[in-house]
Amino acid sequence: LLHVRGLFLAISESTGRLLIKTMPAAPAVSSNGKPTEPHKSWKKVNEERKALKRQRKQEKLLKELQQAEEAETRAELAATEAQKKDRPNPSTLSIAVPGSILENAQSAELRAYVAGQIARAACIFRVNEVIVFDDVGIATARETKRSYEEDAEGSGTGTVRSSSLQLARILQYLECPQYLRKYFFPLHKDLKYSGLLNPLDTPHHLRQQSMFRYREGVICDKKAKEGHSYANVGLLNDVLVDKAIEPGVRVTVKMEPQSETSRKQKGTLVSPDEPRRETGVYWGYQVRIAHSLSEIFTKSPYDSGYDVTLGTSDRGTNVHEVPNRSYSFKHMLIVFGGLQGLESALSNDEKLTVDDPELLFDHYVNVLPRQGSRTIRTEEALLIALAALQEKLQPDVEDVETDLSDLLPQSEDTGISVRRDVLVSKKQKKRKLVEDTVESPVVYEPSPPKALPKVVRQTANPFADPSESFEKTAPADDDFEVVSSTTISATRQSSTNNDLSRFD
Ligand SMILES: C[S@@+](CC[C@H](N)C(=O)[O-])C[C@H]1O[C@@H](n2cnc3c(N)ncnc32)[C@H](O)[C@@H]1O
Repeated sequence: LLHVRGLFLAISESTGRLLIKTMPAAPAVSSNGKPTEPHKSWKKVNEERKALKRQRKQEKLLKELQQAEEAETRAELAATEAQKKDRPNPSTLSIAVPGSILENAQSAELRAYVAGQIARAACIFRVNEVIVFDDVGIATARETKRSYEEDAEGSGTGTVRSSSLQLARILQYLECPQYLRKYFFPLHKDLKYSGLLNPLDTPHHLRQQSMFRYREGVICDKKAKEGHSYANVGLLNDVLVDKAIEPGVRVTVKMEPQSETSRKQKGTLVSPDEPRRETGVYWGYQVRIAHSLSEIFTKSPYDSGYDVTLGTSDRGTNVHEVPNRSYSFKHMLIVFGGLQGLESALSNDEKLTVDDPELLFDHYVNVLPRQGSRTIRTEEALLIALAALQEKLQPDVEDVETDLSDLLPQSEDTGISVRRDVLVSKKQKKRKLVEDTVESPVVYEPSPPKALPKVVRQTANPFADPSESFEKTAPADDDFEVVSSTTISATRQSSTNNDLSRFD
């Protein structure tokens, strides 16, 4: 048995081989006299080995657990994505209003105001489609019908009552986000007073600083890489989108989270239904013109048409007798009459043979049984009816509920800036200007969509009169201009008399 530097060297009795063992714990001293690591006992060594093994086993288990969790999250994400793709569009609400109600207004300003009231009511009650219909039929020379649809050669194929066209045009103008209006609405006399109208303040009218994952935009005439195009979505810089689309088309863009490596903002084109379907946000209404009462029903944009139709009249059933949530629907249609009511609209329709309007609808309702005025005007009836019917409606597919309060401007943030600016100091104004010009990052969306766009909503203003096509920059008519709320006082001051008919 030899003791060499802390090791026992021994010859095995049985095998004759040299055995080396560490010396049992004994303080070791180095050659320079300083103490070195103490020698460990076998027990300690084994304990340490076991601890190390345990630690490795734990680490392995942790890793496996982590991998399992990651796989589970991936599967969950895939499942929600698949679910999203299958998610049906929520039920829709359509209203039909006769264009002739504008003819009853006393001045051009009042005509525009009535149109604004229809637009406001539609948005307040989250209406998805507004149908402007002709309840008169044959037009006199004064209410000359104008052509509005284009055929392949670009010439007009149809005619429409002037008042219907104006109502449809103002409804579309107000629904369009402000930053896009100049692209879709060349100056036109129908829109002369639209600048005075109350704004709709809908969630899709986003400010530059608003952060929301969807934005309405227009394809720009700007070169982009293969298979892509640029869209103006109301931000400081145009957004690169994932499809090559011709300039001037209105699109709905899903914004990608801002990349840390690139300053370029990117987005995906999606169907205009997607913002509402995925987030529950109200995303404005579509406008359609119907040439008669019957066309309201026959030209529905929904494949299955309207499954529940409701006519409104003071001769209808008392709304208070209708049980709550009893009108269950996928695509609901509510029709309003004009000055002479729906009876007159029916008698002016050449295609419909029934003589009682009640027979045209699933329900025929009086929305204010104890009215205090002999007659309720259509624009008033709209608000009353939509409010009274709220509790009676039961959409088959309800909107998803998401808390959007942090992402969308709230009521205190919706005023017209001109007025509010008057109240702030020059210094505040300057600061606001700097803030407003800083492009905001887009809210991070963990699961980028794969959904392809159902393509575009419209190529241009479908109600544009081909005979009145103008250069983008040139006014429609030298005599007319869009009067904005900031210029009206000047307009008024410059007028020498109060004769409003000069605007006609
Ligand atoms: C000037 S009113 C027409 C008056 C007509 N007596 C009637 O109600 O049929 C214009 C439209 O407002 C709506 N309206 C007016 N009063 C209503 C009421 N009490 N209930 C439901 N709708 C009403 C109807 O759509 C009507 O066609």
